[in-house]
Formats: sequence, structure tokens, C-alpha cells
Amino acid sequence: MRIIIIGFGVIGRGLAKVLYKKREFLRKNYGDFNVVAIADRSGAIIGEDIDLKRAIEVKEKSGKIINYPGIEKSSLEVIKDVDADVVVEVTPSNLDTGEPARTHIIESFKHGKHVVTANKGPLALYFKELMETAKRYNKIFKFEASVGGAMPIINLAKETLAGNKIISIRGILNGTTNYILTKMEEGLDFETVLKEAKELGIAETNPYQDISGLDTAAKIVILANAIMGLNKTIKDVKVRGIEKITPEALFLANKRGYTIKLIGEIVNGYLIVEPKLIPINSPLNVKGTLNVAMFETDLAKEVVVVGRGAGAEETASAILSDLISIKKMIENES
Ligand SMILES: NC(=O)C1=CN([C@@H]2O[C@H](COP(=O)(O)OP(=O)(O)OC[C@H]3O[C@@H](n4cnc5c(N)ncnc54)[C@H](OP(=O)(O)O)[C@@H]3O)[C@@H](O)[C@H]2O)C=CC1
Ligand SMILES: N[C@@H](CC=O)C(=O)O
Ligand code: NA
Repeated sequence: MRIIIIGFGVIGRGLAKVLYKKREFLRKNYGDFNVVAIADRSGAIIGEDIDLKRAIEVKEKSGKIINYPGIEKSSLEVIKDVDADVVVEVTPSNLDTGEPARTHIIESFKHGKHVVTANKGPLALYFKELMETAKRYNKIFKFEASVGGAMPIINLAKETLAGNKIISIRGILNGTTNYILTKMEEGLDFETVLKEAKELGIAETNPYQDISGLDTAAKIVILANAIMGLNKTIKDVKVRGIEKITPEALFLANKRGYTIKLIGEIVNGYLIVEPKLIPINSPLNVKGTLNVAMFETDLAKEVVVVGRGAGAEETASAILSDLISIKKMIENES
């Protein structure tokens, strides 16, 4: 499989590290996964035998992939010109415009590439358009990493819960805010923990998206559209974040047998994100960067999934599973 990586930040490099580290395991079990181009805002490297280890080192040391050395080529030129099977789109989620990812994804389909993304922006703003474009160009579009990181949720609903009517979903879908609330519950202050979250690489490029609840809002829009057949955008979500939650509030909640969690929920067609009091013994009371989702379904009844919602390797796990799934689909077709 020939792969183009657009975006070489925490997640792009995380995927490159996993493809490098597990290359023998992957070759033995699934065949070859060859990265033939990597692009960031400085330019791109293109080649049949890119040294992923060196590409990661150059990026981490200098911040620019062009120092590999690479060439001054835009992401769009890479998408159009490079022969590849799939584009992995992992640029920042822009929840106002969905760009540059929306254009990257559409141009990938138009130029014969399947797409795997972790980017919530275009999915939360232009879901219907992207799905229709993928269909028009007969391309596969997978985005498991966009909701809950490593936590299986989209593919779980589409495959293992296939045939079920998903009546409601509620859960914790943002690892950064859950990490912050967990550490504040241990007495640490907000600013200290937000700094830690950024250093862990779990926060958004613009962490306001995490704190404000907008990242969670984007994710419940993706779930509503992708697995509940609704047609929503982020503008349909009632959103409140954790800006006003203090260690004192958490302490008082704990004294009464509760904790406070940022909950996203889809129920009766309504999409809501807000901090909620959760009983200490609830399945929703998960810690750190963990995410949790509680499905209510007609046949399987209640289903709860838990997993790490953020992080380089964790998110790369979801991207890799989508890549493997596409590889199997295109090999079965040939
Ligand atoms: N971090 C996490 O745990 C998770 C993140 N995600 C999503 O994954 C995506 C990437 O996140 P993350 O890696 O953390 O973000 P980073 O900010 O670490 O990396 C973003 C990368 O995109 C590059 N980029 C920006 N604009 C362009 C462009 N026009 N063309 C090519 N490259 C571009 C940046 O380039 P440059 O380096 O030159 O600035 C950078 O390399 C986001 O959409 C995020 O929401 C999803 C799940 C988990
Ligand atoms: N910033 C996000 C990353 C994954 O989507 C989070 O903290 O969950
Ligand atoms: Na996921």
C-alpha cells in the first residue's frame, strides 16, 4: 500500500513511528505499507524509500520536513502528482472552515486516492458532501481516529453493532479535558495541567477547542451523522465547556459521591455537550486521557466502550486499523 501523509505533527509522526516500528509485523501479516510522501507547511519529501526514522528526527529537530531534504511542493500538489493508494490527512482540525483538510480530502478522491483522517473539522462541517464525493469517485473514506482516538467506536457501531438501532450515545469524548479534570480532582491547578496536556501531545493545535467543548461537539456530530443516520453540523450542538470548573467544585462533588465530567450526548436527535455531575461508581467515571461511550441500542441493549481518546501511538492505532481495512478491501477487489 502506497501512503501519503499530509501533516507531520504529533499524529503524522506518531503514524510514521508505528509504521516504522511494526514494519516486520505488518509485512508478515498484511503486506507492505510504504510511505511515498510526507508534507507539512514547509514542503514535502517524496520517494520510494523514505527513511521514516530520519524524517521524524529531522522534523523533531528542525520543525520542517523540507530539511530532510525535501522540496518546495504544496500538499495539494503532492496529492495531485504523487502515485499513491491512500492519503492520511492529519492537519489541524479547523472547526470554522474545515480547511485545509476539506480540500485535501476532496482532491484526494478526485485524484484516485482513498482517505483516512483523524481530522474532525471537515467531518463536523461537511459530512454529507464528503461522503457523496467519496461515493462519486468510488473511493473509501475512513475516520475511526476522529472520535475517541484508539477507542473503537465508529467501526464498532458500523460492524459489530450493525443491524442495531442506536437510540442514544453519551460519553466522554475528549481526552484533554478528562485529563485536566482528573488532575484537578487530585488538587492540581488548571493552567499547570493544561501545560502538561500540551506536552503530552493530546491537546488540539488550538487547545481552546478542547476546553470549550467544541472538540467534543465535533465528535458527536460525526457520530450522529456516521452511525445514527442524522444530518447535523457543529452549529446544531448546544455546547458548554469546562472553563468554569474549579478544584473546589470537584472537591464538593466528591464529598457528595460525585465527580464532574465533560459529557457529550446524542438523544432524541438533540446534541449536547456540557459538564455533568456523574456518580463516582458510574461506568462514565474514567480517568486521565481515557474516553468512554455508552450506547443504548434496541437489540444489544446497553454497550459501553472505553479507550484512550488521544495520544500519538493511540491515535496511530486507529489510523492503522483503517489503513489495514482499506488494504484488505482493495486487495479483495483486485
Ligand atoms: N493529538 C491527538 O491526540 C489527536 C489528534 N487528532 C486530530 O489529528 C489532527 C492532527 O493533530 P496533531 O498531529 O496533534 O496536530 P499538530 O498541530 O501536532 O500537527 C499538525 C500538522 O499539520 C501540518 N499542517 C498544517 N497545515 C498544513 C497544510 N496546509 N499542509 C500540510 N501540512 C499542514 C502542520 O505543519 P507544520 O508542522 O509545518 O506546522 C503539522 O505538521 C488534528 O485534526 C487533530 O484534531 C485526532 C485524534 C487525537
Ligand atoms: N484533543 C483531542 C484529541 C483527540 O481527538 C482530545 O483531547 O481528545
Ligand atoms: Na476511535
